[in-house]
Amino acid sequence: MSTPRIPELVVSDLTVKFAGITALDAVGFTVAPGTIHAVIGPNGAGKSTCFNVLSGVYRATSGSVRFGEHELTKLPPHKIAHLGMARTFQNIALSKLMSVENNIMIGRHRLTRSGFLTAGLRLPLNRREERDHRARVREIAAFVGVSEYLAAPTGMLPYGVLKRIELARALAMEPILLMLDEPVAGMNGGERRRMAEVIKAVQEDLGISILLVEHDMGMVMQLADQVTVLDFGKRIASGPPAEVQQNPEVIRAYLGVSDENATGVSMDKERA
Ligand SMILES: Nc1ncnc2c1ncn2[C@@H]1O[C@H](COP(=O)(O)OP(=O)(O)OP(=O)(O)O)[C@@H](O)[C@H]1O
Repeated sequence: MSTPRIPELVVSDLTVKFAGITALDAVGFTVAPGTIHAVIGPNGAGKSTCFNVLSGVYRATSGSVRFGEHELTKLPPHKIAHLGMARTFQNIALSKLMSVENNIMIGRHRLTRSGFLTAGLRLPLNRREERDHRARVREIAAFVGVSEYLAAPTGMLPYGVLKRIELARALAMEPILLMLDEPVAGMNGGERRRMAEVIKAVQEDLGISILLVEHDMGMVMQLADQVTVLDFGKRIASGPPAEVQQNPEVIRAYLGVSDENATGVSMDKERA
Protein backbone atom coordinates (compact mmCIF):
# COMPACT_ATOMS: atom_id res chain seq x y z
CA MET A 1 0.00 0.00 0.00
CA SER A 2 1.45 3.43 -0.86
CA THR A 3 1.92 5.80 2.07
CA PRO A 4 -0.22 8.93 1.73
CA ARG A 5 1.33 12.35 2.31
CA ILE A 6 0.74 13.03 5.99
CA PRO A 7 0.91 16.52 7.46
CA GLU A 8 2.01 17.37 11.01
CA LEU A 9 -0.69 18.08 13.56
CA VAL A 10 0.45 21.14 15.50
CA VAL A 11 -1.46 22.12 18.65
CA SER A 12 -0.40 25.56 19.99
CA ASP A 13 -1.48 27.49 23.06
CA LEU A 14 -4.78 25.64 23.18
CA THR A 15 -7.07 26.93 25.92
CA VAL A 16 -10.58 25.72 26.67
CA LYS A 17 -12.65 27.29 29.43
CA PHE A 18 -15.99 26.07 30.68
CA ALA A 19 -17.93 28.13 33.21
CA GLY A 20 -15.41 28.53 36.03
CA ILE A 21 -13.06 25.77 34.84
CA THR A 22 -9.98 26.00 32.64
CA ALA A 23 -10.02 22.48 31.16
CA LEU A 24 -7.01 23.20 28.91
CA ASP A 25 -4.50 25.93 29.66
CA ALA A 26 -2.22 26.96 26.75
CA VAL A 27 -1.43 23.35 25.81
CA GLY A 28 0.90 22.60 22.89
CA PHE A 29 2.29 19.49 21.20
CA THR A 30 3.07 18.22 17.71
CA VAL A 31 2.15 14.85 16.24
CA ALA A 32 4.91 14.12 13.72
CA PRO A 33 3.84 12.30 10.52
CA GLY A 34 3.60 8.53 10.92
CA THR A 35 4.23 8.54 14.68
CA ILE A 36 2.17 7.39 17.65
CA HIS A 37 1.70 10.30 20.07
CA ALA A 38 0.07 9.61 23.42
CA VAL A 39 -1.71 12.18 25.58
CA ILE A 40 -1.91 10.97 29.17
CA GLY A 41 -2.79 12.40 32.58
CA PRO A 42 -4.85 11.71 35.69
CA ASN A 43 -8.65 11.97 35.68
CA GLY A 44 -9.87 15.44 34.84
CA ALA A 45 -6.50 16.44 33.33
CA GLY A 46 -8.13 17.61 30.08
CA LYS A 47 -7.44 14.67 27.73
CA SER A 48 -11.03 14.24 26.50
CA THR A 49 -11.46 17.99 26.15
CA CYS A 50 -8.34 18.06 23.97
CA PHE A 51 -9.68 15.20 21.83
CA ASN A 52 -13.04 16.92 21.50
CA VAL A 53 -11.46 20.17 20.32
CA LEU A 54 -9.25 18.36 17.82
CA SER A 55 -12.24 16.55 16.33
CA GLY A 56 -14.42 19.69 16.27
CA VAL A 57 -16.91 18.67 18.97
CA TYR A 58 -15.81 21.44 21.39
CA ARG A 59 -14.75 24.99 20.49
CA ALA A 60 -11.40 26.30 21.70
CA THR A 61 -11.48 29.49 23.76
CA SER A 62 -8.12 30.43 22.18
CA GLY A 63 -5.11 28.87 20.51
CA SER A 64 -4.74 26.91 17.33
CA VAL A 65 -4.75 23.40 15.91
CA ARG A 66 -3.14 23.14 12.49
CA PHE A 67 -3.22 20.05 10.31
CA GLY A 68 -0.91 20.86 7.42
CA GLU A 69 -2.27 24.06 5.92
CA HIS A 70 -5.66 23.80 7.64
CA GLU A 71 -6.68 25.54 10.86
CA LEU A 72 -9.09 23.16 12.61
CA THR A 73 -10.43 25.22 15.49
CA LYS A 74 -13.16 26.85 13.38
CA LEU A 75 -14.19 23.72 11.49
CA PRO A 76 -17.18 21.47 12.25
CA PRO A 77 -16.55 17.72 12.88
CA HIS A 78 -17.50 16.58 9.35
CA LYS A 79 -15.03 18.97 7.71
CA ILE A 80 -12.27 17.76 10.03
CA ALA A 81 -13.18 14.17 9.12
CA HIS A 82 -12.94 15.13 5.44
CA LEU A 83 -9.34 16.23 5.99
CA GLY A 84 -8.56 12.62 6.92
CA MET A 85 -8.87 12.68 10.70
CA ALA A 86 -10.91 9.78 12.09
CA ARG A 87 -11.63 9.04 15.74
CA THR A 88 -12.93 6.32 18.00
CA PHE A 89 -14.85 6.95 21.21
CA GLN A 90 -14.33 5.89 24.83
CA ASN A 91 -17.79 4.30 24.89
CA ILE A 92 -18.82 1.92 22.14
CA ALA A 93 -20.70 3.88 19.45
CA LEU A 94 -21.86 1.10 17.12
CA SER A 95 -25.39 0.21 16.05
CA LYS A 96 -26.25 -3.03 17.91
CA LEU A 97 -28.87 -4.09 15.40
CA MET A 98 -26.73 -3.71 12.28
CA SER A 99 -24.34 -6.38 11.06
CA VAL A 100 -20.63 -5.86 11.68
CA GLU A 101 -20.12 -5.34 7.94
CA ASN A 102 -22.70 -2.55 7.78
CA ASN A 103 -21.29 -0.88 10.89
CA ILE A 104 -17.87 -0.73 9.25
CA MET A 105 -19.51 0.38 5.96
CA ILE A 106 -20.70 3.55 7.71
CA GLY A 107 -17.06 4.63 7.78
CA ARG A 108 -17.02 4.55 3.95
CA HIS A 109 -19.82 7.07 3.64
CA ARG A 110 -17.66 10.16 3.16
CA LEU A 111 -15.82 8.37 0.33
CA THR A 112 -18.86 7.39 -1.72
CA ARG A 113 -19.96 9.42 -4.71
CA SER A 114 -23.57 8.40 -4.43
CA GLY A 115 -23.86 8.45 -0.64
CA PHE A 116 -25.15 4.90 -0.31
CA LEU A 117 -27.05 5.57 2.89
CA THR A 118 -29.45 7.92 1.20
CA ALA A 119 -29.40 6.67 -2.41
CA GLY A 120 -32.87 5.49 -3.34
CA LEU A 121 -32.03 4.72 -6.97
CA ARG A 122 -29.77 1.69 -7.27
CA LEU A 123 -28.11 2.40 -10.63
CA PRO A 124 -25.37 0.07 -11.94
CA LEU A 125 -22.75 2.66 -10.99
CA ASN A 126 -24.02 2.66 -7.41
CA ARG A 127 -23.95 -1.12 -7.27
CA ARG A 128 -20.41 -1.24 -8.59
CA GLU A 129 -19.36 1.48 -6.18
CA GLU A 130 -20.98 -0.37 -3.30
CA ARG A 131 -19.32 -3.65 -4.30
CA ASP A 132 -15.88 -1.97 -4.27
CA HIS A 133 -16.53 -0.40 -0.88
CA ARG A 134 -17.69 -3.74 0.55
CA ALA A 135 -14.51 -5.40 -0.74
CA ARG A 136 -12.44 -2.76 1.07
CA VAL A 137 -14.53 -3.27 4.24
CA ARG A 138 -13.68 -6.98 4.13
CA GLU A 139 -9.96 -6.18 3.78
CA ILE A 140 -10.10 -3.83 6.75
CA ALA A 141 -12.05 -6.41 8.80
CA ALA A 142 -9.29 -8.94 8.08
CA PHE A 143 -6.64 -6.37 9.06
CA VAL A 144 -8.17 -5.85 12.54
CA GLY A 145 -9.08 -9.54 12.89
CA VAL A 146 -12.90 -9.43 12.81
CA SER A 147 -13.60 -11.19 9.46
CA GLU A 148 -15.38 -14.10 11.12
CA TYR A 149 -18.01 -11.73 12.58
CA LEU A 150 -18.87 -9.75 9.42
CA ALA A 151 -22.38 -11.14 9.06
CA ALA A 152 -23.13 -11.22 12.80
CA PRO A 153 -25.43 -8.75 14.54
CA THR A 154 -23.05 -6.43 16.40
CA GLY A 155 -24.98 -6.48 19.68
CA MET A 156 -24.03 -10.10 20.43
CA LEU A 157 -20.24 -9.70 20.33
CA PRO A 158 -17.66 -9.54 23.14
CA TYR A 159 -16.32 -6.14 24.22
CA GLY A 160 -12.79 -6.61 22.86
CA VAL A 161 -14.18 -7.48 19.42
CA LEU A 162 -16.51 -4.44 19.48
CA LYS A 163 -13.56 -2.14 20.15
CA ARG A 164 -11.74 -3.58 17.13
CA ILE A 165 -14.87 -3.11 14.99
CA GLU A 166 -14.91 0.56 16.02
CA LEU A 167 -11.30 0.81 14.97
CA ALA A 168 -12.20 -0.86 11.65
CA ARG A 169 -14.96 1.70 11.07
CA ALA A 170 -12.52 4.55 11.69
CA LEU A 171 -10.00 2.92 9.31
CA ALA A 172 -12.75 2.54 6.71
CA MET A 173 -12.63 6.34 6.37
CA GLU A 174 -9.05 5.89 5.04
CA PRO A 175 -7.74 8.41 7.58
CA ILE A 176 -4.27 9.90 7.55
CA LEU A 177 -4.51 10.66 11.26
CA LEU A 178 -6.30 8.28 13.61
CA MET A 179 -7.43 9.48 17.04
CA LEU A 180 -8.00 6.73 19.59
CA ASP A 181 -9.79 7.62 22.84
CA GLU A 182 -8.77 5.05 25.47
CA PRO A 183 -8.78 2.10 23.05
CA VAL A 184 -8.14 -0.55 25.73
CA ALA A 185 -10.28 0.81 28.59
CA GLY A 186 -12.30 -2.00 30.17
CA MET A 187 -10.46 -4.77 28.33
CA ASN A 188 -8.85 -7.88 29.80
CA GLY A 189 -5.16 -8.67 29.29
CA GLY A 190 -5.62 -10.76 26.15
CA GLU A 191 -7.86 -8.17 24.51
CA ARG A 192 -5.36 -5.41 25.37
CA ARG A 193 -2.49 -7.29 23.76
CA ARG A 194 -4.56 -7.91 20.65
CA MET A 195 -5.54 -4.25 20.37
CA ALA A 196 -1.92 -3.15 20.88
CA GLU A 197 -0.84 -5.42 18.02
CA VAL A 198 -3.49 -3.96 15.73
CA ILE A 199 -2.53 -0.36 16.60
CA LYS A 200 1.15 -1.11 15.93
CA ALA A 201 0.17 -2.72 12.61
CA VAL A 202 -1.82 0.40 11.65
CA GLN A 203 1.29 2.51 12.18
CA GLU A 204 3.66 0.12 10.42
CA ASP A 205 1.51 -1.05 7.51
CA LEU A 206 -0.57 2.07 6.78
CA GLY A 207 2.08 4.63 7.81
CA ILE A 208 -0.52 7.02 9.24
CA SER A 209 -0.22 9.17 12.38
CA ILE A 210 -1.95 8.07 15.57
CA LEU A 211 -3.00 10.23 18.51
CA LEU A 212 -3.74 8.10 21.53
CA VAL A 213 -5.42 9.07 24.80
CA GLU A 214 -4.77 6.25 27.22
CA HIS A 215 -4.67 5.42 30.93
CA ASP A 216 -2.80 2.13 30.56
CA MET A 217 0.86 3.10 30.89
CA GLY A 218 2.06 -0.35 29.79
CA MET A 219 0.30 0.27 26.51
CA VAL A 220 1.71 3.79 26.20
CA MET A 221 5.26 2.60 26.96
CA GLN A 222 4.94 -0.14 24.39
CA LEU A 223 3.37 1.88 21.59
CA ALA A 224 4.06 5.60 21.81
CA ASP A 225 6.94 7.40 20.14
CA GLN A 226 6.20 10.58 22.08
CA VAL A 227 4.08 11.34 25.14
CA THR A 228 2.46 14.58 26.31
CA VAL A 229 1.39 14.61 29.97
CA LEU A 230 -1.44 16.86 31.14
CA ASP A 231 -2.40 17.70 34.71
CA PHE A 232 -5.21 20.09 35.65
CA GLY A 233 -5.29 21.32 32.05
CA LYS A 234 -1.58 22.15 31.83
CA ARG A 235 1.16 20.32 29.97
CA ILE A 236 3.58 19.18 32.66
CA ALA A 237 5.91 17.02 30.56
CA SER A 238 6.57 15.74 27.07
CA GLY A 239 9.09 13.42 25.46
CA PRO A 240 9.73 9.74 24.80
CA PRO A 241 7.78 7.42 27.16
CA ALA A 242 10.76 6.13 29.16
CA GLU A 243 11.84 9.69 29.92
CA VAL A 244 8.37 10.93 30.81
CA GLN A 245 7.80 7.99 33.15
CA GLN A 246 10.76 9.06 35.29
CA ASN A 247 9.82 12.76 35.34
CA PRO A 248 9.35 13.82 39.01
CA GLU A 249 6.45 16.13 38.19
CA VAL A 250 4.66 13.33 36.36
CA ILE A 251 5.20 10.96 39.28
CA ARG A 252 3.82 13.59 41.64
CA ALA A 253 0.76 14.19 39.45
CA TYR A 254 -0.12 10.51 39.35
CA LEU A 255 0.73 9.53 42.90
CA GLY A 256 0.41 12.78 44.79
CA VAL A 257 3.69 12.05 46.60
CA SER A 258 7.13 13.65 46.63
CA ASP A 259 9.58 12.20 44.11
CA GLU A 260 11.95 10.94 46.87
CA ASN A 261 9.29 8.38 47.79
CA ALA A 262 8.42 7.33 44.26
CA THR A 263 10.44 5.19 41.87
CA GLY A 264 8.78 4.90 38.50
CA VAL A 265 5.01 4.89 38.36
CA SER A 266 2.07 2.83 37.28
CA MET A 267 0.11 5.41 35.36
CA ASP A 268 -3.19 3.61 35.21
CA LYS A 269 -4.04 5.10 38.60
CA GLU A 270 -6.97 7.40 38.99
CA ARG A 271 -6.63 10.63 40.88
CA ALA A 272 -7.72 10.09 44.50
N1 LIG B 1 -18.71 19.94 28.72
C1 LIG B 1 -18.11 20.31 29.86
N2 LIG B 1 -18.66 21.27 30.65
C2 LIG B 1 -18.05 21.67 31.80
N3 LIG B 1 -16.90 21.15 32.26
C3 LIG B 1 -16.31 20.19 31.53
C4 LIG B 1 -16.88 19.71 30.30
N4 LIG B 1 -16.06 18.74 29.79
C5 LIG B 1 -15.04 18.63 30.66
N5 LIG B 1 -15.19 19.49 31.70
C6 LIG B 1 -14.27 19.69 32.83
O1 LIG B 1 -12.97 19.91 32.29
C7 LIG B 1 -11.98 19.25 33.06
C8 LIG B 1 -11.21 18.29 32.17
O2 LIG B 1 -12.05 17.17 31.85
P1 LIG B 1 -11.68 16.05 30.79
O3 LIG B 1 -12.88 15.16 30.67
O4 LIG B 1 -11.17 16.68 29.57
O5 LIG B 1 -10.49 15.28 31.54
P2 LIG B 1 -9.87 13.85 31.20
O6 LIG B 1 -8.41 14.02 31.37
O7 LIG B 1 -10.37 13.37 29.90
O8 LIG B 1 -10.46 12.94 32.36
P3 LIG B 1 -10.82 11.36 32.34
O9 LIG B 1 -9.53 10.65 32.40
O10 LIG B 1 -11.61 11.22 33.61
O11 LIG B 1 -11.62 11.08 31.10
C9 LIG B 1 -12.70 18.58 34.22
O12 LIG B 1 -12.65 19.42 35.33
C10 LIG B 1 -14.12 18.43 33.69
O13 LIG B 1 -15.04 18.42 34.74
